[in-house]
Amino acid sequence: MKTLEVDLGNRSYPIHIGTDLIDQPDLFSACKKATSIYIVTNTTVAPLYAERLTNTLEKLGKPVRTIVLPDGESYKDWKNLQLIFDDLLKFGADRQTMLVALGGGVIGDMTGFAAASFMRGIRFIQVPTTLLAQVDSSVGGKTGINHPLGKNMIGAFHQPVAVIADLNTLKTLPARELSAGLAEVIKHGAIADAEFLNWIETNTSALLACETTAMEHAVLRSCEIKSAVVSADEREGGIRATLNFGHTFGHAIEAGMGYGEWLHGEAVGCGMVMGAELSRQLNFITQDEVNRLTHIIQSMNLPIAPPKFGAQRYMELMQVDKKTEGGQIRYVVLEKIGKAQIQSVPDLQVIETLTATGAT
Ligand SMILES: NC(=O)c1ccc[n+]([C@@H]2O[C@H](COP(=O)([O-])OP(=O)(O)OC[C@H]3O[C@@H](n4cnc5c(N)ncnc54)[C@H](O)[C@@H]3O)[C@@H](O)[C@H]2O)c1
Ligand SMILES: O=C(O)C(=O)C[C@@H](O)[C@H](O)[C@H](O)COP(=O)(O)O
Ligand SMILES: [Zn+2]
Repeated sequence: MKTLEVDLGNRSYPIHIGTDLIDQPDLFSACKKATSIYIVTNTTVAPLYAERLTNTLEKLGKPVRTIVLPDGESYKDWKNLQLIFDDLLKFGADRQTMLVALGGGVIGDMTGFAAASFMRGIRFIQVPTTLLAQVDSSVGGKTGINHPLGKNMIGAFHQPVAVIADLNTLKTLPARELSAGLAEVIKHGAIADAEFLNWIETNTSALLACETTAMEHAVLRSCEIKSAVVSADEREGGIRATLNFGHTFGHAIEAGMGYGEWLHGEAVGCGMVMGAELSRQLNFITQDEVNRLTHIIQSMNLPIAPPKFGAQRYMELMQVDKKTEGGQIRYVVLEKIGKAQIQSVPDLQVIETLTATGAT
C-alpha cells in the first residue's frame, strides 16, 4: 500500500492506495470517535462492495447503516441529496456521525455535500470505486450537485478525513467507465507533468487492460499532482483552476446533451481536444502537439468530436462556468505540454471554429 497526504494544516488527510483496502478496519481509524457510520452508495455498487465494507466497519464496534441511491449522473440533484438527509434524520444521526462515500464521483460529490451541510458539517471518508474517483474526484473537497442549467452549480468545499482507494474494485468497472477515468489521468499529465504524459502514452494497453501495476502508478501520480495543487490553492483562487482543463467545454457538453448522455470523462476528453486546439490558436502549442494529445485521448477510446450545438449555444452553456468573471468566459489553455494557464478569449470567431466541427 502507498500512502500520501493532502497537506491542509489541521485538516490534512491521508490517501491510501492499494489492493483489498476495503477489508482493513485500521484504515478507517478516523471512525473511532464516531457515534455511528453511514455508508452512502448506489444500486450498482451496493451489491458489489457494501457488505464487505459493512463487515469491516462493524469491527470498529459502531452501528453501521447503508443508504442506497439510484445510479447515474442524472440523479446528482436536490431530490436525491434529500434522500441522504431523510435517512440520517430518520435513524438518529448526529454531529459525530461519519459518512462513508462508497462509489464513483457522483456518490462522492453528493455524500461530501451532504456531509458539508448536515447539521452544518460532519466528517466523511471517501472510498472511491471508479478510476475517475480514485484519480480525481475523491481528492480535494469539491462537493456538490448539478443544476439543469449548469454542472456542479450548488456545492461546498468540504474535505474528507481520509481517502481509501482500493485498486481491486476497478476490476468490476465497465470498460467505458475506465476510459472516462483515463481522461482525468491524461489531464494531469497535460497540465502538470510532461513525463507522466509520456508514461501514459507508452502504457496505453496496460491502462486499458486495467493492469494493477499500471493502475497503481496512474492513481498515485494523479493523486500526487492533484494533492499538491489542492494544498497550494484549496479554494481555487489561482492554480487550482488549471485542474479544469477541458472542463469549460466538457461541462457545456454534459449539460447540453442532458446529464448522463456523455460521461463526465468523455466530455472532458473531448473538451481537452478543444482546449488543445484553442491553445494552438493562441500560439502556445504546435499542431503536432495538438495531434499528439488528440491521439492519446482517442487511443483511450474517448470521443474527440464535439456535439454540434453551434457556437452561440456553447457560449450560453459556458457562461455559467464557475471561472467566468464579469461575463467573460475564462479557459484553461496549455502554455506547453505539462504546464497550463488561464486565458480569456474575447473573439467569438475562435470559439466558432472550435465548435463548428463535430459528430453528433
Ligand atoms: N469533486 C471533484 O473534484 C470531481 C472531479 C472529477 C469529477 N467529478 C464528478 O464525478 C462524477 C463522475 O464520476 P464517475 O466517473 O466516477 O461516475 P459515476 O459516479 O457515475 O460512476 C460511474 C459508473 O460506474 C459504476 N461503478 C462505480 N464503481 C464501480 C465498480 N467498482 N464496479 C462497477 N461499477 C462501478 C457507478 O455505479 C456508475 O454507474 C461527475 O459528476 C463529475 O462531475 C468531481
Ligand atoms: O478539483 C478540481 O478543482 C477540478 O477542477 C477537478 C475536475 O476534474 C472536476 O470535474 C471538478 O468537479 C470540476 O469542478 P468545477 O468547479 O468546474 O465544477
Ligand atoms: Zn473532471
